[in-house]
Amino acid sequence: MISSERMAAVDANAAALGVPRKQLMESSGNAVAQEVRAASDPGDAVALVCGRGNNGGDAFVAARFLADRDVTVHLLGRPESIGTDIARENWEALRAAEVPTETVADSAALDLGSPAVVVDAMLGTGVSGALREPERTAAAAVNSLDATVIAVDVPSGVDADTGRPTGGDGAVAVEADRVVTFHDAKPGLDRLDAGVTVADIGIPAAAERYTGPGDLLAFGRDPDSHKGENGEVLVVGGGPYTGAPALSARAALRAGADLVRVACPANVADEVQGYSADLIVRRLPGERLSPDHLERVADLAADRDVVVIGPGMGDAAASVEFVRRFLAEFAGRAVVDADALRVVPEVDTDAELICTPHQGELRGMGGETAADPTERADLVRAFAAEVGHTILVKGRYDVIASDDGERVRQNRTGNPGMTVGGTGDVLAGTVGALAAQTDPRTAQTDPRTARTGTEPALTDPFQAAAAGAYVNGLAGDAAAEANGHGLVATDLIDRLPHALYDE
Ligand SMILES: NC(=O)C1=CN([C@@H]2O[C@H](COP(=O)(O)OP(=O)(O)OC[C@H]3O[C@@H](n4cnc5c(N)ncnc54)[C@H](O)[C@@H]3O)[C@@H](O)[C@H]2O)[C@H](O)CC1
Ligand SMILES: [K+]
Repeated sequence: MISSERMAAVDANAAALGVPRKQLMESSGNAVAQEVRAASDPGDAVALVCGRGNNGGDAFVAARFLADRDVTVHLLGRPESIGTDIARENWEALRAAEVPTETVADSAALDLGSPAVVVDAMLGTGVSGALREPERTAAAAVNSLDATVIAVDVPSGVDADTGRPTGGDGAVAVEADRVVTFHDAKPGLDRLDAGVTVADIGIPAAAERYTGPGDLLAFGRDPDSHKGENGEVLVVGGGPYTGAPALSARAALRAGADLVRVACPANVADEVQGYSADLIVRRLPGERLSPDHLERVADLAADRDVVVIGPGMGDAAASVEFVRRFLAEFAGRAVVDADALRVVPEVDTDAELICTPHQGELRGMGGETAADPTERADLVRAFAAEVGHTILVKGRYDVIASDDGERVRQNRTGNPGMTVGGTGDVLAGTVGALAAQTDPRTAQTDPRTARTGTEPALTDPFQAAAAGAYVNGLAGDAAAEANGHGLVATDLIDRLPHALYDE
């Protein structure tokens, strides 16, 4: 089972692995052709009703495979309005091959004849909102035919995640007899009374197992976002160390947070502020974090999207006690790193934590690790389910597991030069910034559920951790390009924006 959003990410990861979408489209189209063949006889009339996106592109490919059927391809719209290169190239190949095609400008002119099979390739996962013309009239025309209706990927006008019409209950959508969907089942298709074929289209398992550019799609900068919608982060740390909280805070800014505050003991506050004028430093009396700071830090944390707790705090008993009691009361979202990690397994909290241990810290938390990445992935997902929080274990391959242990992903970016001190602080700040972003879909009215964007939801913590590991490693790789293994943690910070947005 895979969501549309995850499918788009996997698609992009496949392309980055060297399996381009046009190749996937060829496999998609071939799978559709096989389904048409199974539902018809040589010489039967087959009408392929095609939209202007890649869903239509799949059917252009299918038509090419169906040489022994009497096919007619109906394009809803002008050829120059075909929206993607790979669909257009497949349309042009049909034209060059003199496969019968019709271009339908006005839906009233759509004449499908009386085919044995109709292929519904108007809209797939690119649909948004209720069907507009000409797809709307075309869908009604398809439904009125006495023909086997085979939908490409998802029946047009149906939301693949919910199985409900994208225009709301009762809205027009194609009623398919069969659906050929790609790579993995879609949650909403089970609700339909259509038969479903899940076609393997050659997407490598690595596109799901490892992070890739697709994992950043959820963090694209929302063009009309306002200050604060891209997240406010509070870094709580420092004491024996001054660099760590500043590295985390500066990384959070570079990874897209709008405002970053640092709550740190007074004795290091000036030095932390000295690292960057972009930081807002809130000093806590004394030289170490301690339970005396609980009320002040709880106040500072209350209106922030994410707290990053631990960088440079050291392991003084009072500081560890502070973390234990802070987390016991905290009900928001926090990235937990460094010496704060050890309290997580024992503290009962309503907070949504993203823990970022290296393998030694994982063992210190009571988790297990293994040299083999796949074995490590299984151990980490079991531990994440046990503690009930997202876990990102740093290593040659970082392993990220969701808080229910259901999802696990590995990150391959990064290099041995990153064992230098401070890169973990940069990672914690990067994850904090991504975890503080609002999910662009919920920030406005969602056409599929018509839910108004009241309190926009924060992005998925597992996704934020996976994307954070990926981006931090990319920045580390860019730093290694420039400085070899002499790279230092500050080299990563200014490379984070490029890693996030210029992939
Ligand atoms: N890995 C894979 O799963 C692959 C999937 N493939 C196919 O690609 C489509 C998704 O293609 P995309 O171009 O993103 O979008 P669509 O073709 O589904 O639709 C976009 C098209 O439709 C118009 N549109 C959007 N909403 C509406 C509406 N409510 N009414 C009318 N028209 C609408 C929009 O303007 C665009 O023109 C996926 O489903 C698979 O079939 C690839 O083949 C490769 C691998
Ligand atoms: K479709």
